[in-house]
Amino acid sequence: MACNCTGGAEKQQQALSTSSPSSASPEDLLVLSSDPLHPANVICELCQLFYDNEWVTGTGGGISIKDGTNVYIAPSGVQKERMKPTDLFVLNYDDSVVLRRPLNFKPSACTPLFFTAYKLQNASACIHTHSQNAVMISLLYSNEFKIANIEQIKAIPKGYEPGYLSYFDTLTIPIIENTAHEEELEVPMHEIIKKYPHTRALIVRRHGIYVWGENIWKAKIYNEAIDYLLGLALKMKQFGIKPDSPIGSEKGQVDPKIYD
Ligand SMILES: CSCCC(=O)C(=O)COP(=O)(O)O
Ligand SMILES: [Zn+2]
Repeated sequence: MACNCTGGAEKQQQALSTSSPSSASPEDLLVLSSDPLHPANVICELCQLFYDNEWVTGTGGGISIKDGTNVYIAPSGVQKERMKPTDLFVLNYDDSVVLRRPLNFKPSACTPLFFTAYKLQNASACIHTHSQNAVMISLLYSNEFKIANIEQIKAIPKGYEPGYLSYFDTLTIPIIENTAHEEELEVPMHEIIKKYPHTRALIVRRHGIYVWGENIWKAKIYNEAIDYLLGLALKMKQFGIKPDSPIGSEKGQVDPKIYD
């Protein structure tokens, strides 16, 4: 599934879907609902929010939700913040058959990666952003990012057992190399999840981050907390503080001229 880059955005400009509940086909009813918590509505709402955070600008990034056996996926190459529920694809989780497709679009190039999060991690939502914090971190770390002893770490699950990391724990996020086409990240993602089975996120060098969760709201929280920690780590490094260093060691790491 090749990325359509901005080609989809032009089609989106001309032809955002016009279906209304009164004229809706059975396929369209998969994405049409007055319930604000319907996956199609949630994806559109969160894409606007993420656009405002500069996480999904310029058609980059996206969100997928798995609801039972229905997997909701955005079209490729569209302005994610302008999507309407009727622009979304619905795929069957078991065999990837397309149950509902919008006219003139291809599914997001991230589709195989979203499915990897669902199949290997038992996730029900996956968020992909082009966060500049993630990209910057990928330029400063080789194989994994680590941060410790920061309150916000407590928003991230341990993964190896129920419960969340503690203030005294270290959060580790693996980093993989980018590829020419998004869908080629599927195999590296597979391999890194085998190596880091407890991770809820994966940084793609010079590209962005994938974050997944048991449901969309947990995935949203993990994504926000991780982006906060990535941004904080960048600031810490600017002051010479190693983000995973022991509590109190900053005193010996910061330039004495600016400490106290
Ligand atoms: C300028 S975005 C390049 C493709 C990409 O990295 C991405 O996340 C969006 O892919 P999609 O197919 O969903 O548009
Ligand atoms: Zn991307």
